[in-house]
Amino acid sequence: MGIRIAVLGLGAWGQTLLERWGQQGHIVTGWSRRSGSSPVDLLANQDLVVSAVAMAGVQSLAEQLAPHWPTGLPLLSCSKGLDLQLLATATQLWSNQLADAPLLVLSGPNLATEVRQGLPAASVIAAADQDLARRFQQQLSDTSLRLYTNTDPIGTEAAGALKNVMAVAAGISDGLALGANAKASLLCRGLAEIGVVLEGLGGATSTLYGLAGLGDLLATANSSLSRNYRCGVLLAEGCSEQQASERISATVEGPRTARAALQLASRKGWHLPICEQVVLVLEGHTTPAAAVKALMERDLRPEWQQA
Ligand SMILES: NC(=O)C1=CN([C@@H]2O[C@H](COP(=O)(O)OP(=O)(O)OC[C@H]3O[C@@H](n4cnc5c(N)ncnc54)[C@H](O)[C@@H]3O)[C@@H](O)[C@H]2O)C=CC1
Ligand SMILES: O=C(CO)COP(=O)(O)O
Repeated sequence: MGIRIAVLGLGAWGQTLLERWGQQGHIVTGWSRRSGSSPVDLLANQDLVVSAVAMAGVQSLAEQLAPHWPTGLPLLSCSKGLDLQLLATATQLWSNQLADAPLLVLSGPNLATEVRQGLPAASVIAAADQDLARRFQQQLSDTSLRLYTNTDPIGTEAAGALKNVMAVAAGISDGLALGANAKASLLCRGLAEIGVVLEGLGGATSTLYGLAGLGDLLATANSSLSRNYRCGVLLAEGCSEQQASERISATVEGPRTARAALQLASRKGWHLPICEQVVLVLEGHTTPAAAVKALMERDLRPEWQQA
């Protein structure tokens, strides 16, 4: 039986989800900031609100909607990143504004172009309340988008945010033609670095090795459909961050997330060497080749002590 779903943000991902869930027989409505209407108008008589706006738009949208949020209406957040001002994930921003709303996260290896073509994919629907996650798993899964539940929304979000930084780094590696060994080494050390943030924010280690962690890292860091990966390739070709962003001309969350992660790291004493080099490259303080050299010349250490 269909449910009523409002999708906020009709970019590549929001539009894909709206179409998919519409085809499943749900009653879907969408809002985009270009529509000229107010998102508040969509809140009445819904079973689920889905936020698929870029991270940069989450805080203002949450503030705008909070005074009008119907009691008990669940929100499913799809934004992958860390807010650069508040150094927080999307559901941390939402929960500050909507203290009582049931919150869920959708994240996994889900390049919108492939999902839109109906190619098979899996993803994670995460909520602290397992029954809530199960309910929407049943309602939103279909034979080409298979949803798994987990009870670690913060770990799921941390993984989805940080893999974008590693995708930028992977694009740099491929753009410099460093080969398969370099790429595999980078992704493994990148996974360990994602784990530092994920565990530091209170997420579960198992999430790191699941769809939202390793799964999304593999998809994003190996596909030219990924905007973050393409950003890395362009940086390796000599583009500045601004030039890369203009060439891609769509949301690229990795650069802001890398900067936010470094600010968090300096407060919390984390070591994030790949994030650090990505930011140095983005800001033009080092070259992609020098960043690789700096990573290779770090002090030698055990594999699993600290990233
Ligand atoms: N494209 C993909 O394959 C996937 C994207 N995501 C995540 O979904 C989110 C949206 O990504 P896409 O739809 O791909 O990006 P997009 O660039 O195609 O669209 C971004 C959407 O966010 C809205 N937006 C941007 N800034 C805003 C602001 N300040 N206020 C209100 N709305 C604003 C835009 O109007 C647009 O609707 C991102 O966090 C992304 O990481 C998640 C899974 C897959
Ligand atoms: O999150 C994504 C796939 O899971 C999309 O990645 P990009 O934002 O790099 O395009």
